[in-house]
Amino acid sequence: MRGTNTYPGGVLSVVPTPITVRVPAKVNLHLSVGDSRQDGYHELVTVFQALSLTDEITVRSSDEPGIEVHGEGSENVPLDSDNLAWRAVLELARASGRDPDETGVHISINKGIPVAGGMAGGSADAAATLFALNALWKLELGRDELSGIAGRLGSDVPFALQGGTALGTGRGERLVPVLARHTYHWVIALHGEGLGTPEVYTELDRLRRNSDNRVGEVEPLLEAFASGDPRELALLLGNDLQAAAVSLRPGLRRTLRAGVDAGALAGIVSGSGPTCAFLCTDGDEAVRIAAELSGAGVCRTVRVAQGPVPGARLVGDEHVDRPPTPPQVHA
Ligand SMILES: C[C@@](CO)(OP(=O)(O)O)[C@H](O)COP(=O)(O)OP(=O)(O)OC[C@H]1O[C@@H](n2ccc(N)nc2=O)[C@H](O)[C@@H]1O
Ligand SMILES: Nc1ncnc2c1ncn2[C@@H]1O[C@H](COP(=O)(O)OP(=O)(O)O)[C@@H](O)[C@H]1O
Repeated sequence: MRGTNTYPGGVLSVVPTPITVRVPAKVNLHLSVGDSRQDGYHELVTVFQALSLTDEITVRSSDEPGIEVHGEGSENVPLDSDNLAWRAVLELARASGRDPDETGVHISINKGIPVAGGMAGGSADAAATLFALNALWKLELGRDELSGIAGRLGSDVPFALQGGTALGTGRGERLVPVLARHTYHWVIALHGEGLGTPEVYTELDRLRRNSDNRVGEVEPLLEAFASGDPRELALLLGNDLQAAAVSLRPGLRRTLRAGVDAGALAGIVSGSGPTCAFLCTDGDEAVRIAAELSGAGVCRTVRVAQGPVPGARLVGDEHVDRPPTPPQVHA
C-alpha cells in the first residue's frame, strides 16, 4: 500500500538546492553469525550484494526542518529522532562541528525498499543522508571518513554507501569490495509485517542452545563470482539467521518452497527477514517466477531485482565513475 507521512506538517517556505540521492537495498548472500559479544553484537562474516530496489532521499536547507516519508510502508517509519536518516543528520552535524539543534535540514524519503524486511532500508536512508549532506554542507569528506561515521549509525550503513558486492566482518561494518562482474537476477518476496533485527538475533541465540547448525566457510562463495554462473552461486547461499526468522515466522518455509517450486535456483531469507530472495537463471526467468509466486498466496507482493548495483549516489550522477576502490577479495 502506498502512503504519505509528513512531519511536522509544514509546507516548506524555503527551497534552495535540493540534493537527491538514490540508495540500494541489500541481500546477504552469505551470513555467518558468530557468538554474542560483550557489547551485545554478534561477530559476522557476511557477503552483501546491493540490489536494484532503491529509496530516494531529497535533502535541502530549510527554515522548517523536519522529515517526511512517502511510498510503500511509510506509515511504519518513525518521523522523529528514531528515524535513521535523522540520526545521520545529527551525527554528521556533530562530526562537522555544527549545532545538532540548528541543522536547518529538511529530508524527504521516498521508500522503495521494504520496511523492516531485512533489506536494510533504514540503513540505506542513513547512508544516503550522509552522502547528500556531505554535498549540501560542502564538507568534502572522503569515503573512509563517511564510512566511519556510517558505522556508528548502524552495522549495515557503511555497505549502503559502498554498494556493489562486499565482504563484511566485525559487526558487518568492516568492508572489503568483492569483484562480481556479472549481473544476478533476483525475485524478492515481501511480507506485510516486518521482523525486528534484535529479536531475530536473540531467537538464534536461543535456538543454538539446542542445536548449532552453522553455514560453512565463505571462500567457496567468493570463488563462485569468477564464473558468473548463478547455478554455482545458488548452491552456496547461506544465512545463519534464516532458522531464527523461520522459527519466529513459520510461514516463511512455504514461501521459500514456493519460489523453488516455481523454478528459482535457490531461495534465502534476506538478512533478518522476513523478505525472501530467490536467485534465478536470468531476467526472463525472474519475471516468470515472480508472476507465478505472486499467485501462490505465500507473500504480500513480489519484485524483480538485479544486483550488484552501486551504493548511494546523486540522482543524475549515475554514470559518473567512482574513485578507484581498495584491493579486491577476488579477481
Ligand atoms: C541482520 C543484518 C544483516 O545484514 O541486517 P538486516 O537483515 O536486519 O537488515 C545486520 O546484521 C543488522 O544490521 P543493522 O540493522 O544495521 O543493525 P544495528 O542497528 O547495528 O543493530 C541492531 C541490533 O541487531 C543486533 N545485531 C546487529 C548486528 C550484529 N553484528 N550483531 C547483532 O547482534 C543487536 O541486537 C543490535 O542491537
Ligand atoms: N528511514 C527509515 N526507513 C525505514 N525504517 C526505519 C527508518 N528509520 C528507522 N526505521 C525503523 O527501523 C526498523 C527497521 O527497518 P529497516 O531498516 O527497513 O529494516 P531491517 O533492519 O529489517 O533491514 C523499522 O521498523 C523502523 O521502525
